[in-house]
Amino acid sequence: MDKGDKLPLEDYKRYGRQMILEGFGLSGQLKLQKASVVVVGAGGLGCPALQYLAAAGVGRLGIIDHDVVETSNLQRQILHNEQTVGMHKTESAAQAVRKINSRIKVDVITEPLSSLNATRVLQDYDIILDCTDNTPTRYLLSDTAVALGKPLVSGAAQRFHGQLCVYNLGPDGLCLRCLFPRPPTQTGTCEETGILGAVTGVIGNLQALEAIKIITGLHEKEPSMLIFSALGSPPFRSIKLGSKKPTCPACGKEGKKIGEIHEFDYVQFCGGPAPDWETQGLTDSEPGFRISVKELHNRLEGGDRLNVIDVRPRTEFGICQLPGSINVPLGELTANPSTYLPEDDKIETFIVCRLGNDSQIAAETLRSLDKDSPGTNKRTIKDVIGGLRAWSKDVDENFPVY
Ligand SMILES: Nc1ncnc2c1ncn2[C@@H]1O[C@H](COP(=O)(O)OP(=O)(O)OP(=O)(O)O)[C@@H](O)[C@H]1O
Ligand SMILES: [Zn+2]
Repeated sequence: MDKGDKLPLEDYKRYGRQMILEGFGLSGQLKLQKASVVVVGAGGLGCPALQYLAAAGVGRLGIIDHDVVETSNLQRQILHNEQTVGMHKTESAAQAVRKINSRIKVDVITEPLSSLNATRVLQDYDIILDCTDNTPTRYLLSDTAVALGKPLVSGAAQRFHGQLCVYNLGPDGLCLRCLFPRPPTQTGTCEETGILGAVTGVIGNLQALEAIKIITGLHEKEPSMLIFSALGSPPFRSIKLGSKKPTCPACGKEGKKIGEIHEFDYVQFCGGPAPDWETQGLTDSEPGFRISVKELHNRLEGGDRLNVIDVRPRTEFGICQLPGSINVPLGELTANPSTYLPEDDKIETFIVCRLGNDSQIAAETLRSLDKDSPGTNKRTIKDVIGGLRAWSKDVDENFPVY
């Protein structure tokens, strides 16, 4: 800090509460003002992170997201509101951030971050926040942070749990590939597994806090992973991670160069995208193993005796259910499948879940019982394509979507 460095007069009042903290001072506030942070993902983590970064007076914020605000986002993505449903998340978040602090610079980048644009888009910022929800983007961000030599504050949240890690901080800081050279198996999205909004709030706030510590020089620089479980006792645990691995394919001696990032197929590396039945146009019954919601509806209307099993968790079944369906959560069904087939093997069984994924596992498990017992009549066991989400779209628009 130069001796003559000063803040505008009103900022002493505005930021005074943090400036009087030991180790922060005027120099801390000036560092924040000169700093730039880019937040990738303006969702559950990005919203609280942006909120605190803006309020603390970080001079320049970049907001990257390609998605639009949906009603189902409002439960946790707290910069968005009922009026901004349908608007790009970047615009909606920027609007809210400018209301909090009109004097900081806000860049709106409404495009998906990919290996083609990552270095160009991220190179202008001092610190990168990973507030996304998918593994390919996580590896892309880690590799790019290494190539650009920038710290990456990575957050993740699902159900009641969250995780926080600072990668590539200082010359010894490790990267995501040091910890996980291969991507972990997919654990499902928040849409599939559920998320408590306040849990993303905890992790997003901590991401902002880590960034502020790095900028102001308050960070201890010892790599660790923080694990949060809202139902745990105690709820926070911290694991020391050590320093970076010399053999790491990204940050080690033979590390990735920017040119290689452009060439790398992150989606393929992480096992490719989850199948999306809608985009594949698979909305009608496949002979044999599957049934469309419309056909199931016709069968139910026709008064046939059917065995409709809903494999969602009990809590979800309590929210809404198809008439006449019984609830057998997936874990219970796969643990003891024979219990759930009707004695009369002419009664057809249809399995439904929320989005049409778990029902396929359940149907396959039940069908394998028949395979294992040759000589019995083959039962009809089908999964319902697209699950209850498709039911509310194609059969009953008054059926709840959650
Ligand atoms: N490669 C990417 N480029 C830009 N934004 C991304 C990228 N990957 C993920 N995101 C954004 O990160 C955010 C993650 O937030 P979150 O998981 O809370 O939201 P969501 O995807 O809206 O949730 P839901 O699971 O309910 O659909 C999303 O807004 C998503 O669009
Ligand atoms: Zn590494």
